Amino acid sequence: MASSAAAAAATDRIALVKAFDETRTGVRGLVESGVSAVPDIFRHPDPYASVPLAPPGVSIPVVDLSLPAPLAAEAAAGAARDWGFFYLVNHHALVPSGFTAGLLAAVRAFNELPAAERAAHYGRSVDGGVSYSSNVDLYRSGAASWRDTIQVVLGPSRPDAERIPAACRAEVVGWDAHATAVARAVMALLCEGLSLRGETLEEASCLEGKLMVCHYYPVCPEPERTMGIVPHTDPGVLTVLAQDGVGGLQVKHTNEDGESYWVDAKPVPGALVINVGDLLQIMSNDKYKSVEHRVVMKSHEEARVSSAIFYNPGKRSDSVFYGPLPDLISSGNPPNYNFSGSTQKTGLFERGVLILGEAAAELPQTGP
Ligand SMILES: O=C(O)CCC(=O)C(=O)O
Ligand SMILES: [Fe+2]
Repeated sequence: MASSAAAAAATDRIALVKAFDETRTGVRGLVESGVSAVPDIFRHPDPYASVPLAPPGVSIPVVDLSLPAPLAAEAAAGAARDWGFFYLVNHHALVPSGFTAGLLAAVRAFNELPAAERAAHYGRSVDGGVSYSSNVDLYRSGAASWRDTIQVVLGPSRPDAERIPAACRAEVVGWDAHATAVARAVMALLCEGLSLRGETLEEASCLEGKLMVCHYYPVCPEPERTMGIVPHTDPGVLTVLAQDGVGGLQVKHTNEDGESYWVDAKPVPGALVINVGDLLQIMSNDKYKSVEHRVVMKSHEEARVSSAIFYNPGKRSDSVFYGPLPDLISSGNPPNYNFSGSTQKTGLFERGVLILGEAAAELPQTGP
């Protein structure tokens, strides 16, 4: 009896998810239709219960790109080791002033187009390199999240620009160039922080596999009942993220006493947010940490916009493996990961990060 009730509930849920998807207008469409409560399919069981918030005064480290390279490398390596996240400031030489604000405004403009215009772009397939949909994992996750997303595969090859919605096309193409310059600089610092040649990660093709996501988190009538993005780590090498001024991104940090809490990645004007992905944790043989993060719904009043590029290796085939970088390994520093499929760090392996070839298809996914 109980199991047939559960089966009926699952069938109902699938029907509700499908009906939502078929509106082709995303969560923003729900808000436009005037919902005053979070619909059941978006409700998460007590989404905020698991870990406490950080005490006052705890904040994510800042790396100043205008510092002399050895100092910037030391700061980036320390932040990647202790936090897996940092703000990057003073990157004007790589990103023109006002560029990220323009990008985020363009993404907002697309998401705030009339419903019929957005619906014309709506779809889950990324075969053409571009998609716009709500919740990339809508049919796989137990509870949907309060966000809509444009995805653009930027590398190894970029789609025909015409496929990118016109409202944000120029900005997306520009961001590819600027964010990649930032990723190149940060990867060099992170290599130098491990006493490796600055080009090591770039030569391992880590700037070539690129997926861009542009998230729109609509205003939410009951922010405490749902999530923007559930806790996850990013699977790739490095993420470069621009966020607007609304806030909601949180990073899980474990302090020296082993206490974990969520730290707000508060919007810092002009700063980018950089984070280490699972594959960089593996390649650095755990010197750098890939940490959990999430987005909580903060605002009843303003939609939040963010845009990230995930950097992954571009060279992939059944014979290519990415593991701890050989120069980091010695008899005194054995690899924490091996290539046989058995490892102490099964969590990362289960995500299919290390074994390329077929499993590599999992790499450029966002979120959990
Ligand atoms: O929107 C954000 O700030 C975070 C997005 C994120 O973590 C992701 O797309 O993996
Ligand atoms: Fe993420």
